[in-house]
Amino acid sequence: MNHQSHTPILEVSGLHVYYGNFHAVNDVSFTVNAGEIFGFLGPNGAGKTSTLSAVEGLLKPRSGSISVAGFDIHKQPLHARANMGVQLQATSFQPELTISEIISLYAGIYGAAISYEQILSILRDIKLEDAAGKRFGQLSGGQQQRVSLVIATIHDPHLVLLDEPTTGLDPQSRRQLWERMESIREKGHGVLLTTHSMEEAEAVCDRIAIIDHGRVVAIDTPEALIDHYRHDPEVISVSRKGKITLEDVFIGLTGRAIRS
Ligand SMILES: Nc1ncnc2c1ncn2[C@@H]1O[C@H](COP(=O)(O)OP(=O)(O)OP(=O)(O)O)[C@@H](O)[C@H]1O
Repeated sequence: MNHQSHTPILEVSGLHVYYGNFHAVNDVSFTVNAGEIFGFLGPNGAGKTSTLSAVEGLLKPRSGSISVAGFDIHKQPLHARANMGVQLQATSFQPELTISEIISLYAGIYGAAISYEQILSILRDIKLEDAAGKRFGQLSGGQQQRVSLVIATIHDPHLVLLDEPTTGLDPQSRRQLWERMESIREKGHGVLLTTHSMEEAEAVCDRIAIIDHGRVVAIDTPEALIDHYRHDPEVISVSRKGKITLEDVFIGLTGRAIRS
């Protein structure tokens, strides 16, 4: 089912990020629409996390504009952030707090006060009902990912940002996470995720952007990208089984060289 409404939830335009003299993000523009899962793909060091950090307001771009649900991130930062959910890395959570304390803390930060019963019901939803009293560090990697996604979406944001959310997950946990992303999409909200998995991009992303050396080199649906580049000699030369895949297109566009 197509839930896209072409209402932009995130608009990034002409974004430039520098670290000193190093130009990490070079004129990046893209839009994530309501009801869309948008994949951000690129080799190591391409500029994906830097772009996400600028959207999150964690780093100041040299130039360019970013708006979330129509709110400019610099002119109306509180409104923009209230409409955004960010999946934090495991290291961001206070190790001495229990899972229920962490959920309650972040619900409070996002202005979405919830009762202990609601916390238990949330944990039941993600099959972690026994974890309420455990500390974050006592959970497995996959369980931590589930908790951090719950926290990112606790205030029901219009835009959810996920930086490599499925790295290291087993197939069951990865499927569950895909389903949670799809249920965010069904609500008409937008998801921006970075991933190195072409399989994941093909399975869940409505559109993807391929970024390399700080620049967007292609934006389209995975199917349209494969179709568009299937006769490209570079892409054909890297294909492995006679059938062109998204990974062939990705390597054809970004090159075979491993990044430093
Ligand atoms: N704080 C920093 N100071 C200096 N350079 C940085 C900093 N953060 C990132 N960079 C550089 O900017 C470039 C883009 O990094 P970024 O983390 O955005 O890439 P990425 O696409 O997310 O990579 P990966 O797939 O490896 O996570 C890289 O060359 C990186 O070394």
